[in-house]
Amino acid sequence: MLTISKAGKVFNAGTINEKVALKKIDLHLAPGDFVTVIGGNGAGKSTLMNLISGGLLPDSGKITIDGQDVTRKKEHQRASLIGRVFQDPMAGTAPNMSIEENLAIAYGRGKSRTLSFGVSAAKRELFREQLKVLDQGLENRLKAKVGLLSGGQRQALSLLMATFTKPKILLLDEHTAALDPKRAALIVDLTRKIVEQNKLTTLMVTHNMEQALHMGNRLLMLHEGNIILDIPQEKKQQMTTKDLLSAFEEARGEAFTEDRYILG
Ligand SMILES: Nc1ncnc2c1ncn2[C@@H]1O[C@H](COP(=O)(O)OP(=O)(O)OP(=O)(O)O)[C@@H](O)[C@H]1O
Repeated sequence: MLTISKAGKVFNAGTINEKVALKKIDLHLAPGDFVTVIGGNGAGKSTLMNLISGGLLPDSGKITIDGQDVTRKKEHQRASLIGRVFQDPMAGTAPNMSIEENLAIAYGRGKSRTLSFGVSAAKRELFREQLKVLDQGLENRLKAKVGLLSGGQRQALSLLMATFTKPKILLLDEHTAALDPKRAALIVDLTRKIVEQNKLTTLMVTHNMEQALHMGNRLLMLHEGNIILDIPQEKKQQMTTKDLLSAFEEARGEAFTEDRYILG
């Protein structure tokens, strides 16, 4: 479903500020794979997500999604293939528009060039059905402005909007990190449910080791622009966070000291 071959990204190449954000990495995700991604500050996680979404184009290598070569396609040209939820609950939705207007935009994604905020009775019924899945009572608040929702409700809505048209790849960018533990747990459950129901191929960046171990069927660890660990389901299932820290130390020969992971 997703194949990345020798894709690399260097910022400020040839200057004193040159930074190799991603070395020439290879990654293949089969349809339905749910891969969690961890790594310390500056490891290359956002760069990887941005190369897949088209927010950044690679300097080298090739990226294909569902058999289509998207390597040189800009973000809007591959938007219909990708759903994305960001850390900031404000990022995925339009606050001054109603819930149903936001959903109408998500529904129209990749379908037509014209943006129609109009909501027919049939669409409204579809939106109600989908919103019920979130279990937040939003199906009764279709005309409420999204800016009035809580952070957790906005993330739930963002998740629904990102997956409404069953994207080929779902990118989750620390999407529970800004929420309190109770709301984060709700979004985790909802993520599992939506990904499973729609059999979505998913890449989820998290700084929470428990989440990384207990969600999905594969775990990647990035370090200095490389994938240094690629742990399959069978092995991941039996690991504790302590085992994961040890695996990192073994792979790198140095301790993993970032508090947000260890305490996270
Ligand atoms: N636009 C940019 N210009 C220059 N350097 C950049 C740019 N974006 C990222 N970098 C650098 O590339 C490296 C990888 O950054 P990236 O944001 O992918 O890491 P990350 O794993 O997402 O880290 P974090 O968890 O801290 O967000 C870092 O050293 C970062 O400073």
